[in-house]
Amino acid sequence: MLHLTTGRTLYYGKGDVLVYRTYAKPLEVVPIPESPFTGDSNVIFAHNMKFAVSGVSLLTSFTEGDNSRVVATDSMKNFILRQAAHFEGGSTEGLLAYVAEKFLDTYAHIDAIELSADRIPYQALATPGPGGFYGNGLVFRRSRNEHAGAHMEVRREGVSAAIASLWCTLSDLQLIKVSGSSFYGFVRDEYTTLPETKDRPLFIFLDILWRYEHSADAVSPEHGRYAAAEQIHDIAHNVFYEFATPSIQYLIWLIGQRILTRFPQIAEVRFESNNRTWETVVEPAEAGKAGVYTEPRPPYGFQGFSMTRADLNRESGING
Ligand SMILES: O=c1[nH]c(=O)c2[nH]c(=O)[nH]c2[nH]1
Repeated sequence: MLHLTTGRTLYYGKGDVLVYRTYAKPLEVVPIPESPFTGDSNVIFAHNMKFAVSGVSLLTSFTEGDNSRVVATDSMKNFILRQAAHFEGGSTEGLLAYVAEKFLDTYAHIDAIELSADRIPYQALATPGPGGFYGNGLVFRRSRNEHAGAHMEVRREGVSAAIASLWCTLSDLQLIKVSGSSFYGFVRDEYTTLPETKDRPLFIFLDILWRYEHSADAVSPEHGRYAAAEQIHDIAHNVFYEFATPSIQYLIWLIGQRILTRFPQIAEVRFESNNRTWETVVEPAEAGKAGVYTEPRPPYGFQGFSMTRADLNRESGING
């Protein structure tokens, strides 16, 4: 949230700015063992953006109705759309930094900008070619699966703009592992009705957020230190596959360990998870046999956890 130096909250802006840029610079990333992802053609580089500005000179627009320094939010929307045409990079984080810096250059009375973008995912479709199927680069399918995003705060510092914070996001990942998850050993008292289970079809909704040691690695993927959201979600599903887990709490710890191991450039990872484990109607006779389940009823459980690189050197345990 944007504050003035006095501590007062002050901002205004525009949300749901839909920016459908075509033929952005292709993204290339260093592959990791958990993921076949090597990059994105960025033929469709589409985002839903949110943009808010702040500055001491805007105070009188609130306190006196003085519009003389108010850049209309409609103009902000136009600014974002026009600048998207000039953007020469290939990452969401780069787009945010570019638009924010251009805005600060253009409007000298604006002190800070908070902006975010949710990538709108489009999947390349394959058509037959010599010896196989290939993305044709023209027809895409709008994906309703998880999506990447970024949230950035940019502040004027002297004559230039500085990124004050940057969080990269993977939102709405929904993963189910049909067998190999347990939940037992929890507190049993007069309030407990949940049976212990040695094997449950664990369905989780998961948001993952990560912060780089140096934001420049996200803004400029050509440094070769970009961690793509596709790689993050591939790590999540690989770890889910690899381990029999006693809880969602421990599962996200393991996913965080792997993310921090694969990407030394990432300083911190955060998780917000939601338990959507199917309700058992007909218990399978044994793992791998037929069972019948239905949608769980609300309310739903959730977990939140953050991890830094210091957690890599620590065994999981109760200390810290
Ligand atoms: O992985 C889980 N963690 C919990 O804390 C919890 N609580 C619950 O009822 N089911 C689960 N599952």
